Amino acid sequence: MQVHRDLKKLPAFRNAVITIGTFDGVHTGHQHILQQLQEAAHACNGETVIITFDPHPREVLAGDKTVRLLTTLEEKIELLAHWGIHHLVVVPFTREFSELSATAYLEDFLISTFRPHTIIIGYDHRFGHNREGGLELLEAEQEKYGFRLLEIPQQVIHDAAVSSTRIRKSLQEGDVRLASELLGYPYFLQGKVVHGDKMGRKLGFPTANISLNDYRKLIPAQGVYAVTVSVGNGGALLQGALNIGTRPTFNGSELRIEVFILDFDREIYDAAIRVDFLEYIRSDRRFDSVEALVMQMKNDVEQARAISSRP
Ligand SMILES: Cc1cc2nc3c(=O)[nH]c(=O)nc-3n(C[C@H](O)[C@H](O)[C@H](O)COP(=O)(O)O)c2cc1C
Ligand SMILES: Nc1ncnc2c1ncn2[C@@H]1O[C@H](COP(=O)(O)OP(=O)(O)O)[C@@H](O)[C@H]1O
Repeated sequence: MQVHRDLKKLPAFRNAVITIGTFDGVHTGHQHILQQLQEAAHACNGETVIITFDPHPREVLAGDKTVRLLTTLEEKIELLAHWGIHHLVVVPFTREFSELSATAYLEDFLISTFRPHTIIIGYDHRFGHNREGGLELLEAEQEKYGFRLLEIPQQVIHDAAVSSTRIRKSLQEGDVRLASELLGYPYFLQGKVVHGDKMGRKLGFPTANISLNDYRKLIPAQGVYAVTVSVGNGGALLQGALNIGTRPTFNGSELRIEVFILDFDREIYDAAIRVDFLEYIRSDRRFDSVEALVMQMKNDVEQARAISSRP
């Protein structure tokens, strides 16, 4: 997949089959669009082109520093590349860009830049200033510019639409199983191993503290989870018991993400680490004694082992 970040340096696309969106999470609904994109490109011997925006429009428009994302741009690139897409065009999203009227966006940006053979969009796609443009405008302009228009209906799982918002909500509630189902893969976090308070080893459970690579990434609900872990680039898949919480037993206040890696004994400070969420085990709580916490952690570890050993 070629990634283009400069609109002035785009190649001439052959029969561009395009779609537009933020694609946060590259979830099963998005994956359905990607499939349609490939089928349409195949039929006209064209190239698949995804147009996305960075930063996330809400971050720019609402000045919203609390926007939490399912995927960073780098993660999105990696996920999309797996789908065999030819071109990803990353449009720098600015306030000025957001103020283009729907017609200007369509004619002066989309059509003049990409000369699309086919435009594929989700049923609820909106564009242009104040989201004033949609399917109706594309339909009205179709003949004039000679592109084909394909509308993707709502993908339905469990009788509710797959959406990035629904996935965010499920993660915020700790339901990582539902999130996996909607995403089509387990939700993951990536970061670097940093120093903690050096208490873990004393408890018999050294825990790698994770500092996230991107503060915008959504952190699932506080609690204990079964995860798989990989350390370093392309490291083997390990089993882990992960805690997201403030360590109330030790009167902590700051949110920490830490993982005990099963059957593992290595110093990995500063290493890159990735955790994939398999299942929620329990909520995070205050224990009356360190012994009680350690007993519970032993139990958590065995549960994590059982969960990640399932075929
Ligand atoms: C699987 C697991 C479950 C945990 N559950 C709790 C908990 O319920 N309450 C709590 O106060 N701390 C919990 N912790 C955090 C421990 O208190 C923490 O690992 C310990 O304080 C070591 O921290 P350190 O790595 O900064 O030294 C848990 C940690 C792990 C790995
Ligand atoms: N099984 C393991 N799981 C997690 N980290 C481990 C493990 N074995 C060794 N380590 C190392 O020990 C460190 C965690 O020990 P800990 O005493 O909790 O210190 P800290 O408070 O700095 O996290 C990890 O960062 C890692 O380098």
